[in-house]
Amino acid sequence: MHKMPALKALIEANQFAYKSHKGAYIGRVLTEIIGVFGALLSMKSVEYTTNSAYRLFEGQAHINEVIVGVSLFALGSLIFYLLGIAKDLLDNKLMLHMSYDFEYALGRKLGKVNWEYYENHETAVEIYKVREKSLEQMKNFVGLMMQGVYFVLGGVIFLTLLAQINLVAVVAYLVLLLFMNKAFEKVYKQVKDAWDELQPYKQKQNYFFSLSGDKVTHQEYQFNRLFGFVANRWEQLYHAEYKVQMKIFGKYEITFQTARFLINLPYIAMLIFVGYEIAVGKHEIGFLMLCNQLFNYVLDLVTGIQYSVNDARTQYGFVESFFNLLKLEEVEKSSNVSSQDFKGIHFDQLAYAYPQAQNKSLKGVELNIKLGEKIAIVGHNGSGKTTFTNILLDLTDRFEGTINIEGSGEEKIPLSSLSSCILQDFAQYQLTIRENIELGYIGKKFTDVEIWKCLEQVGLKEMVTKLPQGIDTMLGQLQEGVDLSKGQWQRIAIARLLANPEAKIWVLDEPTAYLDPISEIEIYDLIYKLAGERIVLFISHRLGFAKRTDRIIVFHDGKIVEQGSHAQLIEQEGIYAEMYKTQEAWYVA
Ligand SMILES: Nc1ncnc2c1ncn2[C@@H]1O[C@H](COP(=O)(O)OP(=O)(O)OP(=O)(O)O)[C@@H](O)[C@H]1O
Repeated sequence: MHKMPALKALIEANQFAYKSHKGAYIGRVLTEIIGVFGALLSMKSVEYTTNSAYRLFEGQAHINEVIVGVSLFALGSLIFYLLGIAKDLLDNKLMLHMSYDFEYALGRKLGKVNWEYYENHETAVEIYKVREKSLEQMKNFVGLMMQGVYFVLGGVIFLTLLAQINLVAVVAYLVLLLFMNKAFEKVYKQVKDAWDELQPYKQKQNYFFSLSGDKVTHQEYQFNRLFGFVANRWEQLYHAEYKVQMKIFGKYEITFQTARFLINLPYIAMLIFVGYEIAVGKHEIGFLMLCNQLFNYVLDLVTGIQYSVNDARTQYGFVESFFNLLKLEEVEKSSNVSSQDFKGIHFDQLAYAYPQAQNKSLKGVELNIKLGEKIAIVGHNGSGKTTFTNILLDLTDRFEGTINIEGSGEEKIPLSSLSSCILQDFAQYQLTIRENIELGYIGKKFTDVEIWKCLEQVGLKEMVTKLPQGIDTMLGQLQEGVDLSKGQWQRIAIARLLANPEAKIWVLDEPTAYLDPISEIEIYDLIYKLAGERIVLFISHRLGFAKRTDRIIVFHDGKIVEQGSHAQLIEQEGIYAEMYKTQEAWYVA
């Protein structure tokens, strides 16, 4: 992935925040600017009050001067108090808007990126990092920018105040501060590297941790008494991480505390120097009070900025990951288009390798499919069936060879708009039954009658009728809903497929894996009946159904090695015949 410097990440995070809520962002900048003048008022009023009090003591001033000084100080404090409230309110508003935009942008991107990104390690790590800490770090970056505004404006104003002291001493003081900052940079770089070292431990730990809280893995976890094993792995990772953490913590704390200590030294030296200048009559006594406050501000500012910059330096990778993810290419799936003249597809020398794979998973697939054909795709595990259908479903265009769609005329019709599918790992949406079906044909408003018809077709009408809220019953556990058996969920997935009347190709990857044998035959019959002139591709290891298809295609090692009717392939005595006979023997013997 692309690497960006920390400063760029800082600017991008602030641009993001600014776009999220311009008013709140500008408001926050204004509070910093007003804050500088508030600090100036507070410092000057303390100086003025001390001088007036001293002169009053010597009988050279009137009490009113002291009252004015104290009032100005009170005004400065009031400004600070009100600014504090304004900062909190604006921060909250800005952060809420940022969080919304962050989640939206991330959700949109993760939903729209090419399927292949999920097939490689690099993206998986980026997604993990972004979910872990990006938003928090982006918010810190906004805080850092605000500190920066205060630092720059405050720097100019405070410097003019400092200029009243011996210039050589002031320059020496500032150079010392800058020098110390520079000296620690190297150590911070090491701290950042150590943080990076920590990430893989965290990711693996979270993975092991998540195994116990997941409905799908829980049963196996309990059944195989995995707690000891998982806890052991988790513990090993925890201890390894602990060591790295302690190393980081040690370095960080030592660096930070040393910096604080050293930065205090010039502060004390400067106060002594100002004391000397007052003693020789260069300034009035109030100037010492001003300097005390001034040095405190400068010190707070420098250490605060230093703290935030260190934090940003060590953690900006989280922000970087977010913006890297946003740059990933999106695939815009076209909405369903009706293609009356679609006649078939030709695959010519189709080859494909997964992003990180050394070998190709498809190696020159040649295939013609005519409208209306019902085809079974079979083959051993890992032979390339799913990879082929993923390409057919238009999930990637990064393949070799060509795919021609016959009958689409001048207009290039995307495959995705022609197809509908049920995948091996079909989705179980924690939504209502109605919504679960409607998602099969997004954009259409279904009538109750249409939903009931889909349910009737997949044999769920009776079951749903008994539910108190019928088709509006929530499924799953996210809300107080009804959970279904795997087979019932699969029937819902089939109903979703039926909801799209425009699809010309149905891809059914193990569509009946969870159905009982009688339901399985029923559902195949139903699919056959409803498919009409569509192309239907069945991918399944259960070969009974293959007999009834027009053509069987056998994949082996990324290639089509056999094709023909059931009878022809049995006669060929190849892979299909062997697979079929083995299955047959299992049932017959
Ligand atoms: N993300 C990936 N990265 C690298 N190789 C992959 C990836 N996913 C799958 N493969 C490889 O691609 C080949 C084809 O896999 P595919 O999933 O298409 O097989 P399949 O015929 O559908 O298998 P099954 O019957 O087990 O579902 C396999 O050798 C597999 O190891």
